[in-house]
Amino acid sequence: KPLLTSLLDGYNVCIMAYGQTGSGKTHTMMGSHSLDEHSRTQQEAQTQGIIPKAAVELFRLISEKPSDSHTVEVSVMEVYNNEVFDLLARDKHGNVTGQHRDIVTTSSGAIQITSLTYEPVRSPSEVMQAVNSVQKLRAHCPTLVHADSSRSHLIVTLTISSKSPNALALGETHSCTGFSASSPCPSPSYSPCPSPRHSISQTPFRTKLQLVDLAGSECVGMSGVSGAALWEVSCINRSLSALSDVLGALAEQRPHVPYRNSKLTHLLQDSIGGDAKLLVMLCVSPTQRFITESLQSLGLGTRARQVHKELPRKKNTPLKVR
Ligand SMILES: Nc1ncnc2c1ncn2[C@@H]1O[C@H](COP(=O)(O)OP(=O)(O)OP(=O)(O)O)[C@@H](O)[C@H]1O
Repeated sequence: KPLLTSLLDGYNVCIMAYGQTGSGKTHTMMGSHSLDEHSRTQQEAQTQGIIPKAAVELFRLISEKPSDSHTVEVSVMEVYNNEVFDLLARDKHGNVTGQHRDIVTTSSGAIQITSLTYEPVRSPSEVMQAVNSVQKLRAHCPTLVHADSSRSHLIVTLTISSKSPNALALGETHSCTGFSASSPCPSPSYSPCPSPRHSISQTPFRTKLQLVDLAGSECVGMSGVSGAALWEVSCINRSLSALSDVLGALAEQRPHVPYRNSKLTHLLQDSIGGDAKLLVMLCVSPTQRFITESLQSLGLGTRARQVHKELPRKKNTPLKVR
C-alpha cells in the first residue's frame, strides 16, 4: 500500500516475485481467485494475488482524488527467450496475439517499448480482464519439478497519468496517451515539477507500476528438460543472473549498472533504477530437497536489501516528467 501511495506521488514502482520453479511466484502475483463480480467474499479476497490487490488499492487511492484527475492504462508483456512480446496486441480479427517488440532508450534516457499496446482501464476488474485474457498466450512447459511451469517473465504495467488542476478546471481533456511512460509529455503546458509531492498538486506526471511474475530459476538436473526447453532454461537463468548483477551494481553504487545485459533488466530499468521503488518477494520451497535453490534465492534477496537508493528529491530539484 505505501508503494502505491508513492506511485501517485510521482515514483515508478516495481513489485516482483522471484524464486525457483514451482515455488509459488504465479500464485503470489495472480492468486487463486480472479477478480470478478463473483469473488468478493472475504476468504476469496485473501487468496487474491498481488496484481489484483494492487489494482484494487490503486483505484481506491485514485477515487480519493478529484474526479478525472488520473487515467490508468494497462500493458502486458512477456520476456521469452530474451525477446519482448506485447501480449495485448491484436490481430486483424481483434484476437490477442503476442507480437514481438523492441526496447529503445530515448535521448532523455527513458525506456520505451515500440508500438506497445496501452489499454485504458477504469476499474480493477478491467485490469484483471486484460491480464487474464492473455494468460493462455504465456509460454508454459511441464517439467519434473512443476507440471505447468511458466517459461517467460510476465510484466503487467499500469501507467498512471495525472492531469494538472488547471487543465481540470478548464475542462481540458488532453491526456498523455500514446507517449511512453517516463518520457516528457510534449504538451507545452506540461512543465517539470519540483518535487514528488509538489507534482501531485501542480503539474501532471506519468508514472508506472510494473508487476512482474519472473520465470523460475532452475537446475536442469532437477527439472529434466531437454531440446528447445533447454534453451528456454538457459535464457531464463541468464536473465535472472543479469537481474542479480544489476542489483549487485546498485547495492555497491557502481557508476555503471549493466541494465542492457538482458532484455528483462533493460525493460525494467526505469522501475528498478534511479529513484524508483522496488519490492522483491522471494518464494522458497519448504522442502530440504531444494535447499540449494532456496539459498540462491535468499542470496538475491540479500542483494536486493542492500540496495540503497538516492535520497528523496529535494523540493527545488526539478522532477523529470514521466
Ligand atoms: N501459497 C500457496 N497456496 C496454495 N497453493 C500454492 C501456493 N503457492 C503455490 N501453490 C501452488 O503450487 C503450484 C506451483 O505454483 P506456481 O505456479 O505459482 O509456481 P511458480 O513459482 O510460478 O512456478 P514456475 O516458475 O515454474 O512457473 C501451483 O499449483 C500453485 O497453485
